[in-house]
Amino acid sequence: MKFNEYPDQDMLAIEVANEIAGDLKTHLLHQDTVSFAVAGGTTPGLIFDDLCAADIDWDRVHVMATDERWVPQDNARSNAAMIRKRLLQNRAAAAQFLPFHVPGREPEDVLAELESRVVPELPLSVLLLGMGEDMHTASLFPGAAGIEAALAADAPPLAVMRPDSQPEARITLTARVLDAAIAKHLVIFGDAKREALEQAMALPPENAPVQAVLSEVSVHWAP
Ligand SMILES: O=C(O)[C@H](O)[C@@H](O)[C@H](O)[C@H](O)COP(=O)(O)O
Repeated sequence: MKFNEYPDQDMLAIEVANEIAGDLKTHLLHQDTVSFAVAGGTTPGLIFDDLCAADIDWDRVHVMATDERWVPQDNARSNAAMIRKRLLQNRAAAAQFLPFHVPGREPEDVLAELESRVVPELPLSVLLLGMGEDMHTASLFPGAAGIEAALAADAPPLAVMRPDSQPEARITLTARVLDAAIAKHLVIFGDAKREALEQAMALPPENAPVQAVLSEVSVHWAP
């Protein structure tokens, strides 16, 4: 793990957006299309605001969320809505986006269909993760029903999680898919998350799921 510290969130956003644009460019030199999985939540917004202006072949970039809350895209909690609003703007509007939520359906019913769209994108070329203070990443929540299976080395690419702590069901890329990404970035803000990440190293992954995706990751931290 490489730990990068920045004086503030704006500086972090500029640097991480630059690094990710570089990662995407490098992969585009060798592949016709590249896959880019991005966290939802609030953390990536500032990075997306910078990244969406990057001068790269966005029409060859396939974007997906690392995880989705099972709500329609007009709901304020939709990760797809946030990604469309903050990342798929400016030059990045040319990117192709794979939404996970299917209106009117239960996540279990569309899992196989979604997996058939995700598998051709693997391994992920570039991954941007966030983390909660409870040490969840993507929608791999500590103690959630099915977490062991979602952390297993032979897990399917996607899993449905229904964490007690969350208001809705989630669909998430599983740990082995996240961990196998070629360029990996984890962004955390604030002392509480920094301490949580330090603690996560000493805990079993089912109690600290972020631990399962940390191999060769670049961690980016700002207060
Ligand atoms: O949909 C989600 O909630 C995420 O993808 C999740 O894993 C997120 O990255 C963390 O919960 C951090 O969330 P914040 O960035 O909002 O602190």
